[in-house]
Amino acid sequence: MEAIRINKLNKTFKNGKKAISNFNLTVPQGEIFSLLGPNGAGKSTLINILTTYILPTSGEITIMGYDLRNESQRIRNCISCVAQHTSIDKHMSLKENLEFQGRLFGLDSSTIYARSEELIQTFHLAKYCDYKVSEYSGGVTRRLDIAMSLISHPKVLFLDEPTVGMDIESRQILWQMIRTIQEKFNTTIFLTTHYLEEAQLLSNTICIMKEGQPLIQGSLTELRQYFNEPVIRVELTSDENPATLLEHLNTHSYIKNIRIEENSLYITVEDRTRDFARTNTILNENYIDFCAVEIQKPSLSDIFMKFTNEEEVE
Ligand SMILES: Nc1ncnc2c1ncn2[C@@H]1O[C@H](COP(=O)(O)OP(=O)(O)OP(=O)(O)O)[C@@H](O)[C@H]1O
Repeated sequence: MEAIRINKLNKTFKNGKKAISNFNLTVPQGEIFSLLGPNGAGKSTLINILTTYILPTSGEITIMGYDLRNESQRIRNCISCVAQHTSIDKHMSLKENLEFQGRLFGLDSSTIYARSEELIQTFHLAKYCDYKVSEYSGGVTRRLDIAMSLISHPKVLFLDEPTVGMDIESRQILWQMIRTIQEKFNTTIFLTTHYLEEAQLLSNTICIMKEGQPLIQGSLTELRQYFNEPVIRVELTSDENPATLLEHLNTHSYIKNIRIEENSLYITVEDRTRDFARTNTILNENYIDFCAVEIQKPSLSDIFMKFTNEEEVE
């Protein structure tokens, strides 16, 4: 069974703004699903509808087989949502927060105790039990927030930009936590993110949306098949300026797109063998010092840029 099925969804706000337009989507049970899109694409609007926070204008949605219009309370009982603002009470301890959340879902004391212990153990939170929640770092607070959202054993967990603003170490811990939730609890995870690397690392399925509509949906391998264009990566030595090479490359029509990341240029081309040779010639003719030139599979960034005509939002 699909965890989420969306059919011909539309959302127009009172001011006439059409935020979601004829949107179809399915999310299989047990998957990590990532929703990507530039600012204003409609990601938050979609999450707000799926979590029953706002009503759609038209269209059908089922979550775990329940109809969103007629069975919204049943849906609320089987989902959890971790929004960007924390729902933790900083005056309470970690265990008190978990207990409070359990009570909101109407769980009895022994269930709350057993589930709290399980969550603390699974997500290695025991060492934080002795500290006040107000003393936690942003990363630990977010981990507690997600642990709290699991006390009701939701079938579908919505995570709205779960790692926004975190340093790389905290992000990696959280990515592991998300994988554990999928493996141990078999929870379907629906996440929105601006970090393409995050979607690439975590997701079974990715949907890129823009202006209220899905542009493409599939696994990374499927997305790569749609995007059938090779990418050549040129890594320059540290004393070379990527802008100089960009200037030379821009005069050649075989190049479809160029993305610069640190000292590397990712060049989308038409023909892998012919254009690999051409790129090498340009490097040599212009005496540009490089450490590596290689043909790569397109990354999610390349696919995102092709479909949205926009760069990753940081
Ligand atoms: N309550 C509202 N009333 C009117 N327009 C709205 C409302 N909420 C959102 N919008 C508009 O709907 C469009 C989609 O907004 P939404 O917040 O869903 O995008 P998003 O993809 O989540 O963007 P971001 O990544 O910047 O959070 C935008 O043009 C936004 O201005």
